[in-house]
Order: sequence, then structure tokens, then C-alpha cells
Amino acid sequence: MPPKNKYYDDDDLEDYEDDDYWDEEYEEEAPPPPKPSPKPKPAPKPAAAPAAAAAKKLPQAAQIKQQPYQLVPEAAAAAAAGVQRFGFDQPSPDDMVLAAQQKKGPGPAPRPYNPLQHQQQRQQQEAAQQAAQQAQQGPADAALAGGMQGLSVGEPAAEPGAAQAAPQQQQQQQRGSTSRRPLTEYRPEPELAAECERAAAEEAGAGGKPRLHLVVLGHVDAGKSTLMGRMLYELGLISEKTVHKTQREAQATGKGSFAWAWMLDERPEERARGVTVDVAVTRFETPGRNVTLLDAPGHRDFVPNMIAGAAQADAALLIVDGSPGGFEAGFEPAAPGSAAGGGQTREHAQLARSLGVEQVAVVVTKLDTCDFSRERFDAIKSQLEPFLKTCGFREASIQWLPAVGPTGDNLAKPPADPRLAAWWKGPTLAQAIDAFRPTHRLLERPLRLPVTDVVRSGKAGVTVGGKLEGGALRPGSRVLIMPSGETSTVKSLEVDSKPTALARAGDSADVTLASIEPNVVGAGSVLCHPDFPVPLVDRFEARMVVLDVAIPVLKGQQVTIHAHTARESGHISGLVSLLNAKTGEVQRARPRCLLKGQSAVVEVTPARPLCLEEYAAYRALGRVALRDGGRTIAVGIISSLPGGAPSSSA
Ligand SMILES: Nc1nc2c(ncn2[C@@H]2O[C@H](COP(=O)(O)OP(=O)(O)OP(=O)(O)O)[C@@H](O)[C@H]2O)c(=O)[nH]1
Repeated sequence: MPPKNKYYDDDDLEDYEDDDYWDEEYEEEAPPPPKPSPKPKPAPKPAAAPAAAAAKKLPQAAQIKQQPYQLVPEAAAAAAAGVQRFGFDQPSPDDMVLAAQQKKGPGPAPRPYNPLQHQQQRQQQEAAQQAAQQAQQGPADAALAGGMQGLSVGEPAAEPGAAQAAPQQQQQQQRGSTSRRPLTEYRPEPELAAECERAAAEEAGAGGKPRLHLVVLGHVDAGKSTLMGRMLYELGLISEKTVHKTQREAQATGKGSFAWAWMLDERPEERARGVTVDVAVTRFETPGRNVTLLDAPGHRDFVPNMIAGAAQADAALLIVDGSPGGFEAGFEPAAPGSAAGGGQTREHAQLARSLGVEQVAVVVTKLDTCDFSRERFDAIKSQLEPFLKTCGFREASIQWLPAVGPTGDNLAKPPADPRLAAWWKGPTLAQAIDAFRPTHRLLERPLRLPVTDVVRSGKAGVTVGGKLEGGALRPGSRVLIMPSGETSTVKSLEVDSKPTALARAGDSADVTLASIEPNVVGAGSVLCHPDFPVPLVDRFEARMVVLDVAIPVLKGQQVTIHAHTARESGHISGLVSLLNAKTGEVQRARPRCLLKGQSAVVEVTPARPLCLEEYAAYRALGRVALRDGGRTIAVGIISSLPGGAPSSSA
């Protein structure tokens, strides 16, 4: 069975009591009255946590759990999530930032020295292809999709705005917030660069397959785990013996229909409840891609876990229940003024796009329950497609296909059922996956590895897992662990559960660090290049779009901040400006509140310093989502880091 990693500690999810803070008056000039700490009430604990699971295995686990940067309580699911469509039919925060930068920018960014010339050329070709696709879409689509185009995954070699990063960093240095060199000064060490080139050549050669991080999203019970469990079987990764054993076990507990889902849902709670709790990480190969699969939970209580999965993904499979009423349940908007209800299809699609996922394949399952009706498939497509476009997905980046998890129809082979085969001539799931653009390897930026979890800890060192967002590592590399400020040396590396001498941007790696205490690293920490530390900030400004909030967003509002693998409580410390959604220009300074669909610059203060980057400098660490009361209230990008905690590395 492929390895399964875990993400957040769901023991930390607690309900916030609904107090009267909405009644408080927030003066624009005066600092906000501190919101009384939410009184945790004995919330239903959805599941034992991954960290808790690790705790059973590791003697140091108590330390790991209590280390200062570990997970913090989440304002959880007292209120239901579910988000109505929102104003992505307008330019999004990143468009505004990029547009503003283009206006005032000092001209083309000086291209950083990059020894990997061939890679740059490929990226330029991809960018040109994207531009051509966009031109084909026509002006209407371009306007709709314009919102989130800046959140490109297959981004050009020099990240947009890199030229602006240097002055911004200089400003920070003047403020004394961080003292770090501009990222554009980074040059990969010659030996490391040579190894990366060798690996790239191997990957491009015979037998090499480009890597793809794929997140599986969708409303609860849409059929995500069943589909992917069966896909693993179709690809030959699960033996007949395991299938029979799992089917017997599932039937013995009266849950025979979940047998395929159990291939991915391994935890006893998941099997007992029939819902996915954690993000299951599985690896498999299609004919054209080396896939790291992140199976995200569909239940609204576990959206934070889904965010962790989507934050690392290059592409998404959005699974939609095609059974009568099934699609509608997953797609229904939240009732006006109600905190409850709403389908996760909407929230997942919005979040995935805002976290940088720009390619999606919509897989309509359960059509066997309506005689494989083509009309049903077309009706779902006609409702969902406009919504996905308003989220910022371009029409050319959306694929559509039907599939049946339990029977394996249209997964690795064309459908066997004649009722589906009669009309479906499009791609199988494997072909749809192969059509996704692969992971872009950002090798010309210094190392950033946001830690998802501590895999193990012992005499051999502390092993952490996560995806390299930029740079590369090899045994012997020195790394700085933020925010603890400890430095360490990479003792060994594993990629795809195999020991390796090199891990590159785009790889999900297990990194064993020598000579550190386990409590200096945890989920949300970032491993970085010692000469180019990630900023550690106690305040930041973000350009955000307000989602479907029943109550206006106010200064002082308590939120949970999600950025890369970090999750931290905090509050909105300022409503800096309301923006014209079309032009990005400031409409009004210091608005009193923000309503749904509005775009604004918002200042956010985390309870403890966070490792963040400006989006223009390092996209993967510059995206942010704010949640309150179990719902995502705003998504956007970090536009500046006015606050900073002294970097412990400095
Ligand atoms: N008839 C039919 N049933 C399906 C299909 N796909 C999944 N199911 C059933 O739907 C139920 C839910 O499937 P899961 O795979 O657990 O759904 P999920 O989306 O992973 O659920 P969460 O992870 O909890 O969000 C199970 O009983 C499956 O057998 C399908 O294509 N046709």
C-alpha cells in the first residue's frame, strides 16, 4: 500500500463560542478592543490527529505537540461552511497587484542568472501557449477569468514582480523588520545546479515522467475516495488479495459500498464514519505523469485539511456527484443570512483557485444511478462551468468527464458499460491527468520547504515532510528552520519513499535533519536557504476578495489565517482601503466594514509571527485565506509585509 501522510491535528479543532462581539463598536482610529479569547467548549472531536497518531509512536511526540509553532485552535465548524458564488467576475487581488506593478514598475525585471537555460525556454513556451489559449477564449471569458490569472502555477522563470521584490525587501531592511538579501541575488551553488541539470535531463529522457501534484476535491460523499481507490487498482497498484481482504472487512462492518474508499481512508475513524478526515498522500504513475495524489476531505468540518492539500497542488480533480439530487446538494449556495448549509463544491473550487490551482478536471460520478444519462451530464456541465469561470478557471483549463468508481468505468480504460460507451468518446481519467501541465520546478529561487508534518524523530535525526516550493536540497545542504531560527544539515533525503541524493523544487520530500531538537520544527515551519531566510512577520497586508459572508467583515474580527502549511489564529487589525474591483485603484481609505464580493487591502495580525512572503516575491508563500466560524471569509495575496519580527537567523 502506498504511504499515507497526515496533515493537521484535528484534536486542535475546537468550537468558538458565539459571543456578542459582533455588537462591539470598532472605532476607525482607535485600536480595536481585544476580543475575549473564545471559550473552547467540548466540541465533538472529529478525529484523532496525525500528530496525535505520531505521538503514539514517538517518545518526543509530547514535545512536538507542544512546540510553540505547532497547530493552534481552529475556529471550527460550529457554523456550517458553504459559500455562495462571489465576485470573481472582476479582477482579483493578484490582477490588481500585477496591474499596479506594471504601471509603476521600473521596467522589465532583470532576469536572474539561471544556469538551467533549457528550463527557462520551456517555461517561456508554456507562457506563450497560455497566452495563445487565452486569446482564443475571447474577450468575455478573458474578462471573467481575468480575476485569478496571476495565480499561475506554471509561472515564468522570473516570478512576476521579482523586480519589485528587491525594493520591498530594502524597505523592510530599513524598518529593521528583516535583514535579508534580495531573492534575485540567489545563485544555485554550481554543484547543486549541475545535479539539477543532470536530473532534468534524466527526467526528459526515456522512461522519465514529469511530476504532478494532484488534489482531489468535492462535496462530502461525492465519491472521491472510491474513485481514487479504484484507480489505484486499475493502475495495478493494489493486488487482488488486498481488494478481497478489504472488501471482506468492509462487508463485515456493514459498509461494503465503502470498500474502494477504504483503500485510501485507512484510519479507523474514517472507516467507521465513512468520511475522509485527513489528506491522504498517495503516489502513482499514469502513462504520462508521476503523480502525487492528495485526497482531500469533503466534509465542511475538514476544510482546513483540504486547504493544506490544495496549497501544494498543480491541478485538481473536482469530483461531482451525478446522482439525482447529488450534484444539487453539493452545489447549493448557503441560505441567505444563514451560517449553515452550502455545498463544498463551491468552497473547494474557490479555495483551490485562490491557492494557485489553475487546472481542473471535473469528474461526474454516480451516473450509473440515472442510467448514464447524457442529459444529466450536460446539465451539470452547463450549471457548473459558468461558476468555475467566475472562480477564475479558464475554459481551456477545465476538462469534463464521467466516471464510475465502484466499477472502474472510464478510469484507466474507456468505459465498458455500453450505456456510457454509447455516448462518451472523451478522455479517461488517466488521459485527463496526462493532459495537465506538470509541476513547474522553481530552481532559480532559494530553498523554501513549508513543513507539512514531522514524519519521525529519533537518534537518526528529525525527519520532516513537505513539498519544496523552490530551490533544491542534497545531503549535506545547510538549512535554516524558521521561525525557530535553528540551522541544521540535511542528513538524508527521500523522494517518493526512496532514498535520493537530490530533491528539487516540485518534489515532495522527507528530509532528515541532523542535530536538532524535535521541538524546533513542526507543521507550518519553513526550511529555507540560510542566506535567504523567509521573512518572519507579525503583521501583513493582503489584497483580498471577501467571499459570501452573512455578516460584514470588521476591523478587530478574529480569524484563522491559512497560508501554505501554516495555520494560526489572529485578527484583522485594519481595513486599509476599499478597492475598485475593476481597476484596482483605491476607492476609499479605511472603510468601516467590508461586504461580500468587495475587494480590499486588509491588514492582518497573527497571534504569533508567521513565515510569509510577498506574493510578488515568492508566490507559494504569498497566498492567504482567512476563516471564521468554520467558513472561509476572504482569500487573496500578500501585498506587503509592514510588520516583522526580528529574524532569529539574522
Ligand atoms: N452508484 C455509485 N456509487 C458510488 C460511486 N462513487 C462512489 N459511490 C458511493 O458513494 C459513497 C461515498 O463514497 P466515498 O468515496 O466515500 O465519497 P467521498 O467523496 O470520498 O467522501 P468524503 O471523503 O467523506 O468526502 C460510497 O458508498 C460509494 O460506494 C459511483 O460512481 N456510483
